[in-house]
Amino acid sequence: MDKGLSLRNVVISKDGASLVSVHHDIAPGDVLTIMGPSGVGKSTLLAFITGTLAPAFDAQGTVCIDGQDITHAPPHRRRVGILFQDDLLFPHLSVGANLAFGLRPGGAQSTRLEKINNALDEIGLSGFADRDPATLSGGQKARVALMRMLLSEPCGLLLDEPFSRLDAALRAQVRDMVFERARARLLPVLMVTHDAEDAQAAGGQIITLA
Ligand SMILES: Nc1ncnc2c1ncn2[C@@H]1O[C@H](COP(=O)(O)OP(=O)(O)OP(=O)(O)O)[C@@H](O)[C@H]1O
Repeated sequence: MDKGLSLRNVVISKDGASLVSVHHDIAPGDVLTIMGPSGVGKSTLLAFITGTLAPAFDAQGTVCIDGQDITHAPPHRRRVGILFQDDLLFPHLSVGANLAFGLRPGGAQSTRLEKINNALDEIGLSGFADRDPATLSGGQKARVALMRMLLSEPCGLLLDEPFSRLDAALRAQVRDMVFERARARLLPVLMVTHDAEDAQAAGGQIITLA
């Protein structure tokens, strides 16, 4: 497969014992959900994909994105976006400055501002560029974090329990927005979750690690 995210014969071990074993292709716009009990290696698999695996682990296999083998690429060259359960907006920067962090370097200042304003329009937060993140609701922060990640123009999206801190109503709203935006950009998505409803809403294949 040329496009999408491919995990080929991936085996991650620790202290000589195999922890995670995955062989799977995620097509552009599709979601693969990974479930499984605490400590089974879900976050470790995401770390392998982002290139941030701790030295305690030994990994075999390859990860390809958009047809490129990125197994040994440095993390900043992988073009993989990740969203965590904590939205991690920089509290000392405005919403606009937070979004600017997502932008790839270069380009005229006016173009950069236009991209930030378009991003805010896309998530229904027009005019929020100068706001302090502390004055946003949980759902608004989650949307800004999503757009900051998308502004980096990733080729694939990883979600590590991204909705678990949101209450039920907000959770469904933010979740729908993340999946919609990913589908619209034809991004392959790999989501780790403990939540059966999140897995169901993703609509794709589910793998349970044991
Ligand atoms: N940096 C590290 N060095 C050594 N061992 C680690 C490290 N990080 C995690 N582990 C161990 O590796 C195993 C897998 O951890 P991991 O965080 O991937 O689990 P998980 O499935 O994501 O769990 P959870 O659902 O609780 O987040 C666990 O036994 C954990 O203790």
